[in-house]
Amino acid sequence: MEKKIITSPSIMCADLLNLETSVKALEDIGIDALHIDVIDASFSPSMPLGLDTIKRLRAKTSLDFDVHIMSTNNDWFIEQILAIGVQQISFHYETSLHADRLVNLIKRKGVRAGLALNPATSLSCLDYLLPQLDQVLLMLINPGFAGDAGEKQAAYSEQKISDLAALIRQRKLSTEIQVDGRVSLESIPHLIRAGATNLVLGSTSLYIPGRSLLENKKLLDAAIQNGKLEKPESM
Ligand SMILES: O=C(CO)[C@H](O)[C@H](O)COP(=O)(O)O
Repeated sequence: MEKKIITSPSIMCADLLNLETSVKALEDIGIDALHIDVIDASFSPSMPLGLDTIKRLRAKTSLDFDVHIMSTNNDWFIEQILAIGVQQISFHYETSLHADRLVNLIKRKGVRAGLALNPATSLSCLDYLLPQLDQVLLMLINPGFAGDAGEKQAAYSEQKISDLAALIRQRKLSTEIQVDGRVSLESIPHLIRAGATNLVLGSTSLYIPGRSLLENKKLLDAAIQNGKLEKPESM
């Protein structure tokens, strides 16, 4: 059976001054989950959203919360996010002393667990942990900032996605491959063909200025369909 491609808008790209309205608009166009970046100052200075904001947002929508923790203090942030009540938490391998323990902690609470990898981090860190993971989040840019035209996806992104997809197939797993960073309408067909199953949508897919959210969503659906064809149609 064809695997569903999950769409996860990155909430840091939405109108942060009108968050409740922005989330309602996402509910209206039909997306699968809210991708919420929790960034502390030592991982990256960008810090778009605080824990209190996420807690208040939780009370306003029943959409799934897919939280991406970018922190040097995973233990503390995971405890805080679990207390808010979310459906999926990914944290970074690069800042984890005890990744195995943290994955178990998340899963014991009935929450899906993901491991996030920076572009240059090798897939070999997944050798033993992969069967326990619900998803691997592949950062296609160095994390921290959305929409910065100065940084493009790493040149080896598609290769890394297809290497991971092969690993998942060989081991007969159903791990999701989430991709994040400049996931654009142009790149989506290629990313899906390489094996991505979950797209984090930001400034180059869902939040393109000059077009309504609904118009962008229609173009996005077309790009996803194109990705399911054997060869992408030129867009
Ligand atoms: O994790 C992120 C930044 O670290 C953002 O989710 C990501 O960058 C999405 O925005 P864009 O598509 O504009 O790159």
